Amino acid sequence: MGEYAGLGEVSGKRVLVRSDLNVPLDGATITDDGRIRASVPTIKALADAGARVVVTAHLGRPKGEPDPAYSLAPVAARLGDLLGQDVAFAADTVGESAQQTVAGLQDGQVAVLENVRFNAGETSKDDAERGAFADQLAALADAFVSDGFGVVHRKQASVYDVAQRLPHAMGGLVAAEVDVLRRLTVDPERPYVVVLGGSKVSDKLGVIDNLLGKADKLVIGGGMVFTFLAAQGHEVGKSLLEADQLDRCRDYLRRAHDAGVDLLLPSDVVVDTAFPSGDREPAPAVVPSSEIPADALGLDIGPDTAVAYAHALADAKTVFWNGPMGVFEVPAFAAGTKAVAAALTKVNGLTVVGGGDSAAAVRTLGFDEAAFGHISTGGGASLEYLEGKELPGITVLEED
Ligand SMILES: Nc1ncnc2c1ncn2[C@@H]1O[C@H](COP(=O)(O)OP(=O)(O)O)[C@@H](O)[C@H]1O
Ligand SMILES: O=C(OP(=O)(O)O)[C@H](O)COP(=O)(O)O
Repeated sequence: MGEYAGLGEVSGKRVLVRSDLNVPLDGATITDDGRIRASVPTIKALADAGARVVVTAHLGRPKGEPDPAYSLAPVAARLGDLLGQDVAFAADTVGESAQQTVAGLQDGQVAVLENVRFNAGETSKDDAERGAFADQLAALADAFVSDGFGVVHRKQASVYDVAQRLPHAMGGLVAAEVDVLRRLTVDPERPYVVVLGGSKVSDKLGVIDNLLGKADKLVIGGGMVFTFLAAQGHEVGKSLLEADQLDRCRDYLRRAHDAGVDLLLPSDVVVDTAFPSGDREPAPAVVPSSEIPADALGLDIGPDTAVAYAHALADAKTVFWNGPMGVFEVPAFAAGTKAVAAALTKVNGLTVVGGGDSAAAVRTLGFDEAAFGHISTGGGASLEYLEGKELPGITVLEED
């Protein structure tokens, strides 16, 4: 039948594929299936080559035990639609259901295991605990393909430890992502602008350390804004705040100034008195970022800031953008993200958008994907790659 990248003949073999199927959901409805679509070619290539494909993936950040809100069942169903073939779904990750589902696979068939993060061993910091879980995962397969680019920066059992236990190969998606990102690390055309937003604040504050030495401008939006504003001594009300990162932000502001790197923060923000929920109509108000009321929280960059950020991007030759500028899922707080996305489409150079939610934002706000140079499936993973950090999920593939 067929071979797959470095694994040799896979026909008749059980091949465990780590995909990143972490898609945004509204209840059980998938609001953007970009990551599932991106995962299809590798899964299809293996199935077409006659492998018995066992897909493992996570959804969200459940607490190491089953939580129906984070079930991969709707994702498995969508994968089946996109593949145009039945996809079996195991109700657990390594237990009886998984074992029976895998045992029932014929050559060319595909199964999805329940959310790998329903198992405490997956994300454990303890090598032995992670290893014991990886042993159980590895027992379900004869070979491993690492194709979840969005998680290659995580030293987790299904990304890292399992590769040490099975013959392994890099999947086509990971290889393609690394190919594009390499172009941003090797002598990027300047000005090189990095735009950072989103809600994974502590992860992303960490990457600024290295980016200060690489980018010409850093443009800050999303939830990260408020730790910087607080570091400058401003009131941030009920906004997202990482109180233990204030010194770090002060240090970044000082270093950016000394190095002549433009570190742009919003001059105005859109606030509300509560985080948006289905229970009430949003009541957005624009305030100067130095005057956020104590009972309010920042949910988007303001209109003046949106203009300033578009201006900052106008002459860029290379742009990497990760993280929405605001809570774009709610129209009242989507304007900043829309403005930055629109500015990126006008850049005369290489533009890369990275991250599950950033990519979803571009698509759900109605932009044509072709207007961007590359839309990456990984935000944190791309950022760590651009920083020059070692990505455990990639380096482990280079080991025997
Ligand atoms: N000011 C803010 N406060 C809280 N959440 C925010 C804010 N701005 C953006 N977000 C949220 O950040 C989320 C995306 O963050 P993140 O996961 O870090 O991005 P990505 O998946 O692109 O890497 C979105 O769901 C968005 O609603
Ligand atoms: O959504 C993801 O990353 P991203 O938000 O950095 O793009 C990946 O699925 C990784 O998820 P994690 O950040 O919970 O490990």
